Amino acid sequence: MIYTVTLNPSIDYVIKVDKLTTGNINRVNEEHVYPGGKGINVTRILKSLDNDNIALGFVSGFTGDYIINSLQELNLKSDFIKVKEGFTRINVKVKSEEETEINGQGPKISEEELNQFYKVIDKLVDGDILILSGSIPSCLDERLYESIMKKVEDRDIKVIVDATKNLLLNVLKYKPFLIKPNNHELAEMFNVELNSTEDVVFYARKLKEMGAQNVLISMGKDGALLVTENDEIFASSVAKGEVVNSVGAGDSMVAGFIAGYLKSNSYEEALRLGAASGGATAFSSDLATREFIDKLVDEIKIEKIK
Ligand SMILES: Nc1ncnc2c1ncn2[C@@H]1O[C@H](COP(=O)(O)OP(=O)(O)O)[C@@H](O)[C@H]1O
Ligand SMILES: O=P(O)(O)OC[C@H]1O[C@](O)(COP(=O)(O)O)[C@@H](O)[C@@H]1O
Repeated sequence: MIYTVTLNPSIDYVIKVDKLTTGNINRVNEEHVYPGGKGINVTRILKSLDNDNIALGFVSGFTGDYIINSLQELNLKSDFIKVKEGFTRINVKVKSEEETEINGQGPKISEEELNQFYKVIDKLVDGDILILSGSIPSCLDERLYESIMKKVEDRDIKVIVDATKNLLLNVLKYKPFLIKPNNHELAEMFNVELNSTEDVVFYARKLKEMGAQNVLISMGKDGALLVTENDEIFASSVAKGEVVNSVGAGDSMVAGFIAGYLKSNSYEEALRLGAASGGATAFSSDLATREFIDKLVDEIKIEKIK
């Protein structure tokens, strides 16, 4: 079974404002709400691509009920721990001349609730896939992803981590199957400027030397680069289209990559489906539909650099 983990899910409130100004009343011309958080986005795209999976994490309050109900309506399986104190956060995504995001805090997770979550992780068995996506809420230990990976270390479980900075760097010693920082996160991790494909490849390979098996660097409209466990390097083109809402493009790429890999056992095909899924989401208001991903997949060209 595939499990996704969203420690801090969100309701994504996506709004369009002609010209956003601070210190003023801004009126919205368009508004949408979606169940969000990186792992939940991965769950949704995996399911669209016919990969049964279970979403794990923590939810709380009336906003948490919305998440659970939305997932049920979409026929998605979940096993969230219900947190007593606080409420699942609301993340505001403002589309104006620029994209601005205001992400909420999330509920207060107690020791006991965390232990309940660990009991769920204990049920995973050899052959399972575990996708750890997104930030760790401030009420939890920032080494939580490490603790989860340590817990499953002696089981044959492929772990994928999509997180930033130290959260990602600290798990490399547990040899995650795949990590997917974007190019900005990669630059931030090494405190460098990335000015060329060679620079991106250099630092992606560093992450591999530090323990990751496969390193996927997404670069928005500039495509993606993959360094595989065999030290092959692939570059992917992007689909053409008009960006509507790029929230969730990275998560869609992770889901598409895993679905493609499980179907074909080929990193090239995994990257192709990942790039098509990311693009299809960037060109959609909500996350991509299966039909749209299928339409874009043949547009993606994969070049083997090495
Ligand atoms: N404007 C775009 N045009 C085409 N494809 C895109 C666009 N934005 C994102 N994608 C696809 O989605 C992938 C992930 O997007 P990216 O923005 O890098 O992720 P993240 O949300 O993690 O920052 C990209 O590598 C690309 O394949
Ligand atoms: O655009 P991305 O990086 O794929 O992820 C988008 C998702 O991440 C979030 O911005 C939350 O991110 P964090 O968990 O890192 O705070 C959600 O609101 C949104 O659904």
